[in-house]
Amino acid sequence: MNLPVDFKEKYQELLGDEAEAFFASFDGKVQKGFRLNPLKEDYKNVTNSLADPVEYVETGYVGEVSGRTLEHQAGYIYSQDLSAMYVGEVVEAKPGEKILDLCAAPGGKSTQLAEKMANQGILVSNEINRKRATILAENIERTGARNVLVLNEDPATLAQNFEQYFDKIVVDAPCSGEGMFRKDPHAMTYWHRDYPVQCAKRQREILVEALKMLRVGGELVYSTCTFAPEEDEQIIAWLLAEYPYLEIVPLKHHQGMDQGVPAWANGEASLSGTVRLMPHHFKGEGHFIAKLSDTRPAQVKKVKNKKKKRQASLSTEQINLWREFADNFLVESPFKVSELRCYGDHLYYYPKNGPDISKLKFMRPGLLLGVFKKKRFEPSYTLALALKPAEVKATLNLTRSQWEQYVTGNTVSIAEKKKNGWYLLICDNKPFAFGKLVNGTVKNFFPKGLRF
Ligand SMILES: C[S@@+](CC[C@H](N)C(=O)[O-])C[C@H]1O[C@@H](n2cnc3c(N)ncnc32)[C@H](O)[C@@H]1O
Repeated sequence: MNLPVDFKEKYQELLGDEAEAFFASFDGKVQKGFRLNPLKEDYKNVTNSLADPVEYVETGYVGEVSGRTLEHQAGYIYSQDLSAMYVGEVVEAKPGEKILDLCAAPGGKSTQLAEKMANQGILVSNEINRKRATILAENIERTGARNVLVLNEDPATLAQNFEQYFDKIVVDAPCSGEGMFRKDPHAMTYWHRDYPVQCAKRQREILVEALKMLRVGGELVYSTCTFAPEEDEQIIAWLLAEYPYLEIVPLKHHQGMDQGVPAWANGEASLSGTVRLMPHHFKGEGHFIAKLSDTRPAQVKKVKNKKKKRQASLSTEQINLWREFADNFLVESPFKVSELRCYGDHLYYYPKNGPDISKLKFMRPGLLLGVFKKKRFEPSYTLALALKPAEVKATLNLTRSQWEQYVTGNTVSIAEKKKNGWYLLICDNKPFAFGKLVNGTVKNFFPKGLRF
């Protein structure tokens, strides 16, 4: 690979004897990986080979996945670089926590966090770029998670709304992307010697806002996909100096993982507790990961007795239409009426005790359950992906070839005699969409924009 001359000079100096092996790794093979999604029932029932598990991520495997398979479409697998999946793992997200993923698109870390939270607590998954936020929302939807809000805000606006709110924050920062050169050589075209310093300025601005949102005693995970010390060790050294109550939480260095290099910043010894993933040592693309904790004693937060604004409440007619659907269709509705919200004619399940996001730009204010149309309720594709077969009264099993017919936008004929109406479509025990059966034909309700 033709690496930029300035890049080679810089890393020759930093890496010395190791530089040649480092440069040679850019001509090596990109090792792909994927994660399984434990939010799904029987989640290991996939056609992908699980012969090569990743040691440091419980649900991670080495291997390439196709976006045009049932497993991918139904949200059982997420394709992710072997390095990137260690970021989501070190967050140690737990059910019930309040977590922010500040720079979230396309959603590699957010999907991993949501899967660990098991539908309990709140994950705010934010992306500043509108187009990328749309892709983020789609990826979140495939997971079937019920406790994720997808926002489209800049960090400063978020900080005004979420003062000291989150237990954990992930800043997977926009960076100079040196670790992506091998996978995407185009990333080299906008690299120049001063680029890391420019990126570092933006990273500090983002972190200043992020820290306003972290509760006392909370934890911050910072990561980049670059080798540049300016954006890695030097950013962490700057954080430790600016926020003396922050401390590095030393991360486990699994096989092939390097320690951060204190000498590449100010010599602060604890920087060796960060992780560098270098492609000449590790089977994955370049990454840097640091975890910091706020060491101030946790305060007992005074609960302000603010009257909660009733937001986006439902009309009686809407409640009745939803109830009618839920009674006929769901064995027992996991979505309480008090936790439902309506925006226009769209009905959402809003995670219990969720924050007020009424002043923010959102892509997905909870889980979209469906849409009210005249005098009826039409369930959404996203609801289908969030349900387990046992939660539903009306299911219809299709073969893989019928699945293919459906995701390409066609109707499907059924030989079985069944009542007309809505069905959760299932293939190989995986719910993948809703369909409406009318006299032996399943009408196609697969979202047009997602058709294969
Ligand atoms: C490395 S990517 C995030 C990857 C993502 N976490 C994942 O795992 O799929 C960084 C993201 O930061 C966003 N970004 C760019 N400028 C930003 C800013 N000033 N504040 C917040 N986010 C920004 C980019 O649009 C990009 O989606």
